[in-house]
Amino acid sequence: MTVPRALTIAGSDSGGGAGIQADLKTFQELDVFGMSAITAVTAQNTLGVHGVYPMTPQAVVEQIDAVGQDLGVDALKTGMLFDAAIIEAVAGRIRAFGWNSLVVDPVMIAKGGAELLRAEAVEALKKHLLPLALVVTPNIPEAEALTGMKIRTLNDRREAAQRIADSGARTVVIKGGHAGEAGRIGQEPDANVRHDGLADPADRPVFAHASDERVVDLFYDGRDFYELSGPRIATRHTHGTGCTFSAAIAARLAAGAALAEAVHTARDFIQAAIESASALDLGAGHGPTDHGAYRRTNIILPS
Ligand SMILES: Nc1ncnc2c1ncn2[C@@H]1O[C@H](COP(=O)(O)OP(=O)(O)O)[C@@H](O)[C@H]1O
Ligand SMILES: Cc1ncc(COP(=O)(O)O)c(N)n1
Repeated sequence: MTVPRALTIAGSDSGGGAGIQADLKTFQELDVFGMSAITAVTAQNTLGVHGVYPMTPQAVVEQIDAVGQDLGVDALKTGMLFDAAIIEAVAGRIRAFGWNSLVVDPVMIAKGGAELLRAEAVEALKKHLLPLALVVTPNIPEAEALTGMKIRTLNDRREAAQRIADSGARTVVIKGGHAGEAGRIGQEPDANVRHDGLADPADRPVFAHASDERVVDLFYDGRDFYELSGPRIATRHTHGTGCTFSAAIAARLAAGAALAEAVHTARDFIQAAIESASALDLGAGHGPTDHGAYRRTNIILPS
């Protein structure tokens, strides 16, 4: 069997914790051959984004074509796309290559507040890219921007996930990292929600309902809701968590995993990376996570 191949179409983070750099590290850690098409160069560190230098749509297209025509792509993800012209160009190439295993991380605003997607490009994202996505992975503010609704409770999140699926994405993960910011989502699970859906070893910390101490990602497969959760780590080192999570999904898809399993592994991967980030303790601001942590604690990867 040839090595699984994954492509990331995203922005460069000079600080190494998010963007293309996080994606390639994650691909490598999951034994997937990583390739990239850079949409923008950012001058960035743990303190913030100091400069954004977008590529032309043509430069992005040429990178995608170079990879697609020669090396081949088993799965891909998009991250920072910056503007509507890049989004349209990227969507056009994904359609032309017929790539189906697409993870769309609808990156909009960096944790420090910098704009990584122009506000007017949200409509282009919905129109051109979401219909091509196997899964879209917004955080709570991004899900609010995609739906125009305020998300306070877990039920709001379920409604938002359904609305995002209605805009064309086949499945949706609304990540819970930001849930604490606008008041905790602390509702009891609804009786209609399945908590047993994904094949998981019994000892994994998943499907618990939200509480102050847990972070919950809501997965909607177009029919049922699943809650994947882990202990909420009290840390300032969460730079690049969304990039890393979506890259791990793409990596596992490239290796042939089913989507539910890929999402599940991605949650374990990011949990391990955040738990071990304080040992890295890099930078004076929001530090990167430890991309090597999952491999160190899971020596045998599923085939
Ligand atoms: N403090 C935390 N402890 C544990 N997991 C977290 C924490 N913050 C974020 N995560 C996880 O990291 C991933 C990214 O979450 P989130 O912060 O919501 O997205 P983004 O990085 O796109 O803003 C999700 O899987 C989420 O569960
Ligand atoms: C180039 C680039 N892409 C994406 C993010 C978002 O990072 P996060 O995953 O922490 O939201 C970032 N800060 N920089």
